[in-house]
Amino acid sequence: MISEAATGYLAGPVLVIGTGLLGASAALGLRRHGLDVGLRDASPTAQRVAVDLGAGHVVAAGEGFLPELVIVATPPDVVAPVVSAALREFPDAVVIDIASVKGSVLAALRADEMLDAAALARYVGAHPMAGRERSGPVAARGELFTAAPWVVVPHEGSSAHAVKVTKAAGADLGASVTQMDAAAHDQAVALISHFPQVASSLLASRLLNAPAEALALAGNGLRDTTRIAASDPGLWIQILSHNAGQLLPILQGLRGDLDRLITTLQDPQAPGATLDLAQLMSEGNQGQSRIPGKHGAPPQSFATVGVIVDDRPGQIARLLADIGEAGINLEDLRMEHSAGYEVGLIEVQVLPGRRDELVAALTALDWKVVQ
Ligand SMILES: NC(=O)C1=CN([C@@H]2O[C@H](COP(=O)(O)OP(=O)(O)OC[C@H]3O[C@@H](n4cnc5c(N)ncnc54)[C@H](O)[C@@H]3O)[C@@H](O)[C@H]2O)C=CC1
Ligand SMILES: O=C(O)C(=O)Cc1ccc(O)cc1
Repeated sequence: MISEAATGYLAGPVLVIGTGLLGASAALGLRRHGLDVGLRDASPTAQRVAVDLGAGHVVAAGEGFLPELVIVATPPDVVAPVVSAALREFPDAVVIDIASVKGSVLAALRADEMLDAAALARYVGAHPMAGRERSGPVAARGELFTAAPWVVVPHEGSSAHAVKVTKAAGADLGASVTQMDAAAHDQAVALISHFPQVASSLLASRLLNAPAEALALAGNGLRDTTRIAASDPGLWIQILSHNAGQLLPILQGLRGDLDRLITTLQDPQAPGATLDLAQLMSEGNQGQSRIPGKHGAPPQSFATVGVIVDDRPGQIARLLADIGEAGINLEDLRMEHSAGYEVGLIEVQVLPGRRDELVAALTALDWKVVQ
């Protein structure tokens, strides 16, 4: 059922091929604009779940469905043949894929003898920088793309119309539309997405034989750095192998840094060793501070206020309501709770100019504020 019909940029209909996490999320997001959304998946189960979620209706081949846009949301290995088939099945449609890698898909399409320049002109790559650790349509959310980057990746032969439709899809999904070529895109995501995934998986794999007593001490440091290690291995094997060329220099750089750290720690009292460690930690500080905040805001532009809450139902809702009633906009929020404790720490982020006001308002309401 469509809960809220609003006019968007696309006219529709739209066909989504691959109704897993990303495809079903895109379909749900576009249905909100009242668009006619068709669905197709190689897995009848994934297709049925997406239909049951209200993401659209099944479109079989040869049904006479005439999409304005086809969104291919299959795993990277099969994206190019599925895009190629869609360009041929729907000769008037713009066809985009939303795979995490762009160069390998474009190279395969360019090498495809069944596609001429006119067909290729209707293809544009796209990449929403939004996802979850879970896969499949059950995890889909219509809001998944809200405020997330939607990278439009045209090739030299993409038509202006195809680029416009690709941008319109991102805008209708509430994303922040930006444009890059395939090489720049793949290099960027190797650093900001694929490398963190590898680092997180390598880190978490070190825990395999960790004693339970050690794991029981885990706090947010370990949780933060291993969150994405829970991602779908089947998908990531494909992403990493499709972008290996861009990832390798980054991993080689990491190996150099690791070798240096190991040498330093072998004799931490040696002349220069402490300075070396200080440099390494400080370079980490500097790199981390370069990550932009919410909506691309400058990094670290918010002030943090910590509040201790009892581990009882309704406490967080009450805190948020009190912040709202104080008339202060919450920019971000995170929770820290360690096993075995009956309190948690909520860190709320607000504009620096509102910090003192928030501390005063919460203290007056008997909240335990940590300065
Ligand atoms: N999971 C994530 O966080 C993100 C994933 N992506 C990209 O989105 C794409 C889809 O990823 P997810 O939705 O996470 O995977 P998923 O595993 O949840 O969904 C993929 C769906 O494609 C279907 N499929 C496989 N081969 C097909 C074929 N030949 N024809 C039709 N359907 C086929 C599968 O049955 C499955 O339902 C991938 O290319 C991935 O790189 C992009 C951004 C984030
Ligand atoms: O969970 C996260 O932090 C992500 O960054 C998810 C994600 C995974 C794969 C992509 O291609 C894009 C985004």
